[in-house]
Amino acid sequence: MTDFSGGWPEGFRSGFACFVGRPNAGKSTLTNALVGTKIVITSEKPQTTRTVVRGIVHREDGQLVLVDTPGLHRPRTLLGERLNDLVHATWSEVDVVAVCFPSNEKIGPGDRFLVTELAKVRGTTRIAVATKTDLASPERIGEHLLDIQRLGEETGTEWAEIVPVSAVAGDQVGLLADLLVGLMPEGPPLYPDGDLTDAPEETLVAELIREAALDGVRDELPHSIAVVVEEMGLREDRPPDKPLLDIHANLYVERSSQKGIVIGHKGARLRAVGTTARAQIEALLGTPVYLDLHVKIAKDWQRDPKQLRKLGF
Ligand SMILES: Nc1nc2c(ncn2[C@@H]2O[C@H](COP(=O)(O)OP(=O)(O)OP(=O)(O)O)[C@@H](O)[C@H]2O)c(=O)[nH]1
Repeated sequence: MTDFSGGWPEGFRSGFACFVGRPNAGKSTLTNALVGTKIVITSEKPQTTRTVVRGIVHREDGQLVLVDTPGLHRPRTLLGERLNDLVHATWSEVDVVAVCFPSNEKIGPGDRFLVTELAKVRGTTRIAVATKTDLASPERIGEHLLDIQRLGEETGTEWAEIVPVSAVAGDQVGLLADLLVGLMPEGPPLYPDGDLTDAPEETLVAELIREAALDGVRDELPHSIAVVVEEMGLREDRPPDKPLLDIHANLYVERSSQKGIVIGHKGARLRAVGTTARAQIEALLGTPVYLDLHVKIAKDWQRDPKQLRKLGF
């Protein structure tokens, strides 16, 4: 813990960074490694998360606020367009965008699309991170770094740094933190010390429920589930050593056929989703949870501005 009650040290730097990259590039794992506590949900998430502070790195010499954006994708629905606008807006508001390129995979059209889009944003520093270096040979890493450099030249992107790291092996994670802090503007801490994330608990809880609900039906319903936590609070009249957190959440699907998939035969699937999500929420918040889930139909919510607003987009 750092104590800045007497003011912050001279030369202190603070600012925002976000990791971008193709699905499974290792963004969440890297965020966790930098922050040092597991907060982010690491698995493939469809592109419906809103921008959220994922973690805060507190250091003697600076503070890094890591924000997350949904993945950029070719818009087919109103939701897709809104999300892409949100991605561009986030990129222009952060100090550094770090593009992750997994070292065990070749750079592809998806990476090129992303870097080309990113090149349109002015005034943001870009760095490239070659992730998962533990999965590649030194020769391969060398080639990969050259490919990243070349991609930069072809897209008119000036990489302030190109850094190879392995979040899993812990290689160069410290160096990456040093570089990121060094690229932040001078200024006071943006968040009080000790905050690992300011993502509202409801958002994290909703994400855990969504993850559980999508498990196994991702192919059928990849973008058709939204979760809204309607109410969350400690139950009254409980002894202090036996708290119970009540959570009421709605799972929105677009059509009644999807409702059937989510609920399952005689409600079996929804019960399993509830059990999985409850265990994860309890692990996250450290409190026993009573989870009440309801499945509702919000017809074609991805195309309806009113529904989107209600769901927080
Ligand atoms: N060996 C190895 N595996 C890694 C490393 N970083 C991430 N992974 C694995 O790669 C997979 C994807 O990692 P995530 O951190 O979830 O990737 P992401 O970019 O956040 O993925 P999306 O949320 O789908 O965009 C997980 O199985 C991780 O355990 C690494 O440095 N080395």
